Amino acid sequence: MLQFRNLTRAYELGGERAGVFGVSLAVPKGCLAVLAGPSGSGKTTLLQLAGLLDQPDEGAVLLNGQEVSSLSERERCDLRLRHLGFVFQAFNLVPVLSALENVMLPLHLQGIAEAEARRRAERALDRVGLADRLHHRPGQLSGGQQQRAAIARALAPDPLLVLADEPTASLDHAHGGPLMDLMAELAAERGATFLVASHDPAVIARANHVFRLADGRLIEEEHL
Ligand SMILES: Nc1ncnc2c1ncn2[C@@H]1O[C@H](COP(=O)(O)OP(=O)(O)OP(=O)(O)O)[C@@H](O)[C@H]1O
Repeated sequence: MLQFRNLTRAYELGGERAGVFGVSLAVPKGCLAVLAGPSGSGKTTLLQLAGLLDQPDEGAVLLNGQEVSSLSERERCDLRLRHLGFVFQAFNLVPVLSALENVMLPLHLQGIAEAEARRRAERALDRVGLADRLHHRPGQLSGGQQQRAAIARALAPDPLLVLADEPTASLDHAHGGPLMDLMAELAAERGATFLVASHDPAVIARANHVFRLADGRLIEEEHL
C-alpha cells in the first residue's frame, strides 16, 4: 500500500547533516505499522514525506504502486484531502467547534453535502466511543477523548492511509494502550493502513510491523 524507495531527505544546519538517508520499506494494506526510534532518528521526517507535506531529495514514495512524491503541489494536495488522514500529538482540534463539527470539517472540504457529512461524522464518533459527546468542544473533553475525536476526524473521509505522529504522547499511560487498541481494530475492520511514529512501548507492542530507525537510517524491521 505504502512504499518508500531509497528515500533521502537531508537537512544541513550549522555544518551538521541530519534527516533520513536511503530508507526503503513497505507497509501492507490494513496494517498498523510503527516507526520507532529515539528523538531525532527521523520519524517525523518520514511521516511528512509519506503525508506528501514534504518532498525527498532522492528516492520515491509510492501509494498503491503509484509514485506520488514527485507530483505537483496541487495533485499532492488533492491526494492528501482524498486519501490521507492525520492524527497529531497535540490533537489539533479546532477549539471553537464541537466534536461533531470538527469531524465534519474534512468532509465539508471534500464537498460532501451537509446531511451526509453529519451522518458520517456521527457514525465515526460513535465508533470511537464518543456518541454522547457530539456537542462538546475540545476544551470540554479529556485528553483521551480529544485524541479519539481526532481519530474519528482522520477516519471519517475513509482514507487509504492514516499517519499519526506520537499520538499517545499527550496522554497518560493508562490511555495510550486503549487508544492503540482502537487504532489496531480500525485498521483491521476498515482495511485502512496506519503508520504511527512513536517511541512508546505501548504503541510498539500493538503494531503488526515495526520499523526501527537510528540516525535517519532503517536499522531493523519486525513483522509480528
Ligand atoms: N527543518 C529542519 N531543519 C534542519 N534540521 C531538521 C529539520 N527537521 C528535522 N531536522 C533534523 O533531522 C533529524 C530528524 O528529525 P525528526 O523530527 O524526523 O526526528 P524524530 O525521530 O521525529 O524526533 P522526535 O521523536 O524528537 O520527534 C533531527 O536531527 C532534526 O534535528
